[in-house]
Amino acid sequence: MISIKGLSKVFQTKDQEVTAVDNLDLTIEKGEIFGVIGYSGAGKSTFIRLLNRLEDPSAGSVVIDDRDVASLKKKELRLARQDIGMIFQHFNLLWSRTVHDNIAFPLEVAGVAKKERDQRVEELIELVGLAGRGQSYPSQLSGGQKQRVGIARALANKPKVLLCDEATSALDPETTDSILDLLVDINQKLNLTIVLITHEMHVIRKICHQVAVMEGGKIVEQGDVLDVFLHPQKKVTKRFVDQVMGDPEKENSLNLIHDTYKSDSILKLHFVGENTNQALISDISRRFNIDVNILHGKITQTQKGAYGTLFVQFSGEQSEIENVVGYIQSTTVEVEVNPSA
Ligand SMILES: Nc1ncnc2c1ncn2[C@@H]1O[C@H](COP(=O)(O)OP(=O)(O)OP(=O)(O)O)[C@@H](O)[C@H]1O
Repeated sequence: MISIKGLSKVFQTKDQEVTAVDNLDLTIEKGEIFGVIGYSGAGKSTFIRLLNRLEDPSAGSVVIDDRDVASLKKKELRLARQDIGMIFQHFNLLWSRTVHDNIAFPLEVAGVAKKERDQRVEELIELVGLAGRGQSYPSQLSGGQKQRVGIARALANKPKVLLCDEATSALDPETTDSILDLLVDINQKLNLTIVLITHEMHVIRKICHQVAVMEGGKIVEQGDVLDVFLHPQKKVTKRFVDQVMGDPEKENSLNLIHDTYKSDSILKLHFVGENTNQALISDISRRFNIDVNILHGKITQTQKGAYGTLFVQFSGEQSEIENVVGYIQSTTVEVEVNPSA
């Protein structure tokens, strides 16, 4: 669906060159919700703006549905942009137009006749949950409602891709969740490909199927959201995972566990998907002659299922503990014995 090859963007400022996006290769499948996460300055905004040519690339190609956006002429680009909707952190609504007229705007630009336009706007207002608010002005709406208008407007021309530029960063946590739910709903109903950029791992965890981590203009880690949560490779990724998983793996917390339970075996269990419940623990305490004590843990939900880490302490004969470890290894739960900090 989207194929990005060798994509770079170098900004030339008065006294230096800044490589904001550095030789990216990426494939995004149709119907996927693909998240790009990174800290400020990582190059996320530049990356997403390259996808609809709000920025011209310095090198490389962005092929969306067999069309290289990077090499389109002005007129072709205007047409191609109808296939690529975008929503923004600060909504970018037209303040002197009503909700209805904001949503109608891209249809007017595309030359859609009034009757058809009005009908489409009504459908969109319904889709984003703003029924009855068509004649309101943006200033009369909450932040979440404004973003719903932004989403409806972005969908007006039935795009194939929706780009979301920090779309929930200006919203409170509850409103953020309702907008994320709406994006999932739209993704499922319309099979729409969504590419979003964010600095919040919560957004990635809640709605994305795939994630790429950006640092210094490059993608330093990428994969299925659950895999990245489970096995973050890079320091920057671990910090993002910690944002939503708390700190069970942080040095202090692990050292404390080790100091407190010096003589016992500490096991770190990774649960994924269906196994994310504690049936295993009760199973073990029934089968083996050991005492089990749950020390610390957290389970969370992602679009691809649940994921969690649990620290448990086993006391008993060494040989029996080895039997337990062997037993856990025969299941799909991953186990680490006396994990190091
Ligand atoms: N128009 C520009 N001219 C010069 N440098 C720029 C320009 N736009 C971005 N940059 C630089 O490119 C780098 C990446 O910026 P970008 O805004 O893409 O990062 P980001 O990850 O989106 O960060 P933020 O969330 O803070 O916007 C930064 O060093 C930034 O200063």
